Amino acid sequence: MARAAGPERRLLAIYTGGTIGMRSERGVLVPGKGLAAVLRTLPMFHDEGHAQACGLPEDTLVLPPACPEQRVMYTVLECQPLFDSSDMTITEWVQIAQTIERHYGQYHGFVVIHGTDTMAFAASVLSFMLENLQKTVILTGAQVPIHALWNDGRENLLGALLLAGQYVIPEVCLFFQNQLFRGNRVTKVDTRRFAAFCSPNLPPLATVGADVTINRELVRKVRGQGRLVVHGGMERDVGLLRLYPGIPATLVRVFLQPPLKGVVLETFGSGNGPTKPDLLQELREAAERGLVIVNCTHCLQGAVTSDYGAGTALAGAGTISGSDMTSEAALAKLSYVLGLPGLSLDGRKELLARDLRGEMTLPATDELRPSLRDSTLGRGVAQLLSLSQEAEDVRDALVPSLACAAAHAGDLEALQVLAELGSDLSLEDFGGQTPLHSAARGGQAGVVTMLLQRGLDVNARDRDGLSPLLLAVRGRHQGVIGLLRAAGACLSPQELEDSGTELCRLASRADCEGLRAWWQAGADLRQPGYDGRSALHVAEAAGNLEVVALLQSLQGGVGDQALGPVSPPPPCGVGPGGDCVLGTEPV
Ligand SMILES: NC(=O)C[C@H](N)C(=O)O
Repeated sequence: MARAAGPERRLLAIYTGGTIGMRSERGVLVPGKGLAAVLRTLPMFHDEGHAQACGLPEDTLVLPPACPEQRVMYTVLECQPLFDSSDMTITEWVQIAQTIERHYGQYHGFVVIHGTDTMAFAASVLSFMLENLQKTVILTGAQVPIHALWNDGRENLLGALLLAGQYVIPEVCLFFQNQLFRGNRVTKVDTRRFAAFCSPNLPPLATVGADVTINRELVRKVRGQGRLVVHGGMERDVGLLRLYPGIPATLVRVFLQPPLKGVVLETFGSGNGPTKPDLLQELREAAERGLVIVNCTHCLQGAVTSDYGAGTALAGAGTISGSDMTSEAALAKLSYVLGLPGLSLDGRKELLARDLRGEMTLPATDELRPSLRDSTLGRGVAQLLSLSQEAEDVRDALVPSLACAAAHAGDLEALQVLAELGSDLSLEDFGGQTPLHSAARGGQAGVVTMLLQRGLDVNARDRDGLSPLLLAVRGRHQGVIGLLRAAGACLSPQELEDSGTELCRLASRADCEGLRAWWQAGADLRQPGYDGRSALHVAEAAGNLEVVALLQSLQGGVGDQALGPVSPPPPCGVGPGGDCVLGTEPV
C-alpha cells in the first residue's frame, strides 16, 4: 500500500442506485437519476473554477484540493436502470466487475455507489471476481439520501473518493462512517444508524478522522505483475440456510435438492448444530452426491471450531469449516469456487478451505490438505503455501518452474492455487518456457483455455524462439492448436520457413496426422524443404498415394471433414466490446 503519486488522480464512480441518490415518490424511497448533476452543484464535490481553468470535459468532476499538488478527478457512470440494492444479483455484480475491467487502464481507482442492504454481498462477490487487483476499489452508499439536510451520503462518498484517489489499497473495500473495511469482511448491522456496517473479525483497513490512519499490516500486498482477471462465471445455484432449534430434517432435505450445488449453513455458536441422526443423514447424503456445504457461525463474531461434539458431528457429515467468514463472504466464495472451470470436487473443497482474498483467518498451523499431498506436484505447491512471509523470494523463484510442470501435467488445481497465491503465470521457467508453452507441449486443452482466459501472450517465444503453437504442432495436439489459433496464434516467419524440411520429413514417413497439424496451424504445405522439394514431391516420389491425396486436398484448400473446420484467428488487439454496463452511460 502506498500513497498515490502524480498530480492528477482519475477515478471512475459507478452509480448503481441505493438510498444515497433516492427520492421520495408517493411516500416511499425509490432510486433517483442524475447523481452527477447533484454533485456538480455541491462545492465539496466539484470545483467548477478549476474545471473551467483546465478545460475539463463535461463528464468530469474535480474535487477541491485536498493536498496542494494533487487533484482528484472523477467521472460518474450512471447505471440504467438504477437499483434498490435489494434487487441486485450476481448478474449486475458481474457487469460492475466487467465495467471495472473495461476501464481499468484509464483510471487510478474505482468507487462503486451501491445500496446498503446488499452491499456486503456485493463487496464479497466483487472481491472474488476481481483477481490480481492492483488498484483501489471502494463501495459506498448511505442510510439517508444525499439531498436531505442531515445525511451521511456526502461524507461517505467524499471519503470514498478521497481514499481511492489518494491511496493505493489494492482490494475491494467498503467505506462507511469514517471507516474503510475489507469488503468481504463486513456485514450490515443497523437499519438506521449511520454506522451501518461492522467488520466483526478484522479491524478496519483505515480510519478517517482529522488524519487518515492506514492499518498497513492488514492491507493486502500486490504480488507479481499479473494483469487483472475478472471471473464472470460465478455459480448461481448456491444458497444460504440458517439452522434453528428443532429444524426438521425434511425441510433441510427439500432445501438441499438439485440444482443446488453449494450451500452455506449458518450454525449455532462455534459451528454447532443439532445432532439428530435424521438431520445429519440428510447432510451426509447431500455431501456424498457432491453438494458443497460450508459451515459458518451465525454469531456476529468468532469462528467455527472443533470444540464441541455438536460441531464435529456436522464436520463428520461432510461440511467444510468456514472459519470466521461472514455468511456473505462464504456465499460469494462458494459461487466463485464452484464457478471455476475444470476443478475436481476435492480441488474446490481445497480452495474453499484456503484464504483466497483475505476473507478468513486461518488457524496458525494451517495443515496441508490431503488432496494436495496426493501428488508430487501437489506436495510442492503445498510446501510453497506453507512458506513463511520471509521466504517469499524463494517462493517467487520456484513458482515459474512449478507452474510449467503443473501446466504440462494438466494440473489445473495446482495452477489455480498458484494463481491464488498471486503468482504471475506468464513468467518463464529456467528453460525460458512459459506455462502456456508447457501446456501446449503437453496437449493440455483445459490448461491452455485457463491461461488464455487470463490473457497470457499467445505468441510468447521461448529461449529458442519457439511459440506454443509450434510445440502443439509437434505434439499433434489438434484441440490445443485450434484453441491457440482461435486466440490469434500464428507461426513465426522463422517457424514457417523451417516448416518445409519438417513437412518433407513427415511426408516421407507418411505421417498424415503430423501434416494435418501443420496445416491446422496455418503452415503453407507447399513450403520447400532444404533441397527445394515440397512434401508433395516427396510423397509422389515415394509413391504414397494416401499422403499425395491428403496434401492435394489440403493444399487445394479443401479442409478435411474429419478434421473439422478451422476457425480463422481473430484480428489482433480486439478487446472486449461495448462500453456500457447495465445500460450505463457517463453523465
Ligand atoms: N440504505 C440503502 O441504500 C437501502 C436501500 N434499500 C438499498 O439498499 O438500496
